[in-house]
Amino acid sequence: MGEAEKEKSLPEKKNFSEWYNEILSVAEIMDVRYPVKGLYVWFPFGFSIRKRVYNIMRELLDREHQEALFPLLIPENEFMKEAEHIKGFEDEVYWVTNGGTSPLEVNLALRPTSETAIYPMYRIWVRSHADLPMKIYQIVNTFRYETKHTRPLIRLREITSFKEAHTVHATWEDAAEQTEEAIRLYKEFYRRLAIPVLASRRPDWDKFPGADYTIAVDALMPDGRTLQVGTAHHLADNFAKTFDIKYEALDGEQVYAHQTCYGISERSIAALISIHGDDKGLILPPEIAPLQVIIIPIIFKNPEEVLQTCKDVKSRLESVGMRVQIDDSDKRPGAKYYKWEMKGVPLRIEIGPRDIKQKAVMSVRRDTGEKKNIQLSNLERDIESLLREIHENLYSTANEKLENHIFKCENIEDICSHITRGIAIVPWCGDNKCGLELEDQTGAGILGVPHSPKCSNGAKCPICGSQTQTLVYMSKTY
Ligand SMILES: Nc1ncnc2c1ncn2[C@@H]1O[C@H](COS(=O)(=O)NC(=O)[C@@H](N)CS)[C@@H](O)[C@H]1O
Ligand SMILES: [Zn+2]
Repeated sequence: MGEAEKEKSLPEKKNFSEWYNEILSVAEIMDVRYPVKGLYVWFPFGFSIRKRVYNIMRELLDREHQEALFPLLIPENEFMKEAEHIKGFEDEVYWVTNGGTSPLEVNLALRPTSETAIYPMYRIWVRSHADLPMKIYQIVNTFRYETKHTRPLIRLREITSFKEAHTVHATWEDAAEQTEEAIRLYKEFYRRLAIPVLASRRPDWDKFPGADYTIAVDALMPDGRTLQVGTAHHLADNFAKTFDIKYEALDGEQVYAHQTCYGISERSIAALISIHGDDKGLILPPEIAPLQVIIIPIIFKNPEEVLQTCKDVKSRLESVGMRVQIDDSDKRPGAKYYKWEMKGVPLRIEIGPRDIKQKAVMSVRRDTGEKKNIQLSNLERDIESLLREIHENLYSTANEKLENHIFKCENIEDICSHITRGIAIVPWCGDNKCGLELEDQTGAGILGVPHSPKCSNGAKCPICGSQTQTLVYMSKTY
């Protein structure tokens, strides 16, 4: 075992849970040693990935939304207003009860999500139909006293990267269209992270408290379970009635507004790490990689010439906007390869005396390991197309894996025999009793009716046997 291997070794990815925990520290994503359960520290490298991921989210949202910022603390009287909503968060909310040594007049909730912080302000802001549609988002930390098993990036008590959009519309239909737009935006967002997602309409018992319906996007994780990586909720006028958000319609009438809200969190980064990584570590899609190209000088006789060529290549690639570094440390090449592969750098360039003689460099892809000689004369163009190829390959590989792990199932034992490996697509009569029974008998969750519904040519509900056209996705979930 050379010097490189002495570093903490990573379990094989097939032991996904151990691999996931190890990669977060070895690749310096998150430090899980913070002394409060469910709260974790972003290492600078991990934070740089987060910054790029959320820059993409802002780019997409800023097309039609405005970013704002609302307070973290919510007065108890506002928080307790929406019975249905609170019932959803009553047992997850943290309370601030003191200011210094004196008890507060009014207890303050730490936002678990911000409806009850934002909507009292919307009541003041929304006056007339001319103010609509209103499309505002914020990217903040939120707090949920999760009682289930907490997990870095997946189930936190402080959600550090909670993007929540809250929109206001004149009609139910406008809000329905916005809910569709939210799902389109999430699919585009995840496509930019090379992550394929399934969109489903959650069953009624699993929708957001206070919503008419919820559409969620789920990603398939390497252990065959799905991770809910985004949700969009049609809130109808439920919150408008509670918070008195009305607008003056064209005919002068005061009308309750209709609303949506849609959120993602750092689960997007959990999916990114988990879906694209391998036994050697992270594999980062180039667009969000803090470092896109690592240059390794292969030095024999004449170090100056090699190092100078490395610097020339670095500045040429930086001049076309790439994030490049030269690893001229005194580690052996093997140790360098190990380190940068662990950090998921999408492309390595090796430069030695032989390459210089051929006026070329050797590129090595992190996703496939494929080596390719690049002529210096075509450097920028060839490296750019390699980075694009890597992105497309990451997406198509993940998409193929997802498609190969959706299993058509007719009955309970079918579901049970497939559900540990991926997603079952199952006939369901739509009756909640049957749905809950289905979940009970399989130990899996109903993700919901596919958002682009797949209809069966008359299959039978596995519980009651009645004919149905409806198919639903089911899976074990995080
Ligand atoms: N404890 C948690 N840790 C990490 N991510 C979470 C946690 N709870 C929820 N999320 C993520 O946050 C997304 C939005 O949360 S939510 O409860 O479904 N929806 C809302 O809070 C709505 N107000 C939309 S902003 C979820 O789809 C899920 O991906
Ligand atoms: Zn049934």
